[in-house]
Amino acid sequence: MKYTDFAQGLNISKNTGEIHLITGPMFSGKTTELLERVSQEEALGLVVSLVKSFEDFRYSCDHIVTHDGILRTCFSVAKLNEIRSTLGDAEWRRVDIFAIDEAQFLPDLPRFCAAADSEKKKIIFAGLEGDFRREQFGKLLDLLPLCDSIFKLSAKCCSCNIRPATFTSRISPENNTAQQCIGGSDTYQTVCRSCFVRSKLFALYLVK
Ligand SMILES: Nc1ncnc2c1ncn2[C@@H]1O[C@H](COP(=O)(O)OP(=O)(O)O)[C@@H](O)[C@H]1O
Ligand SMILES: Cc1cn([C@H]2C[C@H](O)[C@@H](COP(=O)(O)O)O2)c(=O)[nH]c1=O
Repeated sequence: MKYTDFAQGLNISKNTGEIHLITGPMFSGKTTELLERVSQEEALGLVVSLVKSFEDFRYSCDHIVTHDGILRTCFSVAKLNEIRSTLGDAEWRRVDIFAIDEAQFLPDLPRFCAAADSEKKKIIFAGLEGDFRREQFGKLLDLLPLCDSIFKLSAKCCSCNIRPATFTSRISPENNTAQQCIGGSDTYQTVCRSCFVRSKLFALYLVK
């Protein structure tokens, strides 16, 4: 089922919550897609609260910003459990939808989604499901069984310039092995499966 079918459904009868995931490598358009959905929902007259992890301060502390510079004001939080007290009870009740960006940095994502879903809220969250090693990043994958829709985007492979990129690789990973490292095209590039595997084999060869 397409995402827009859900959006229409919620407008007609708000009997349940919903959970929707937008994922893919960096630069694949996750934030762009999230903000487009926010606009669609608002056009239906629904109240959307925008939230992001405060860990992502690249472009702004209090805006969700795409790499192309499209932006919307948001709450920046360390944990999602701050939202209810920040909004207050009346505003929390008014909100139909939570749009969450950089979800990989939010440790209480599953707990928040379960609680908001039980209160018939719709949650749309965007983030990286895998890190630069293609290992699980944050808690996004814990929510897969609860999602109504999962949308995985791809970017262009920066290495071969031919195949779609489904992974993010870190430039000079030998200098920084921590999973979390805030950055943009100075630190990361998008790669296809073939180029990702080739770069790993090359790194192994260099170590020997
Ligand atoms: N270095 C880059 N590599 C690829 N795309 C880039 C780069 N810098 C800016 N962009 C633009 O970023 C857009 C995606 O932005 P965004 O929605 O913020 O992606 P994501 O949230 O997945 O990182 C692309 O459509 C492209 O136009
Ligand atoms: C792959 C990878 C990314 N990060 C960081 C880098 C950026 O600050 C964000 C992702 O931003 P985007 O909106 O998807 O472009 O995550 C990281 O910390 N560790 C990684 O392995």
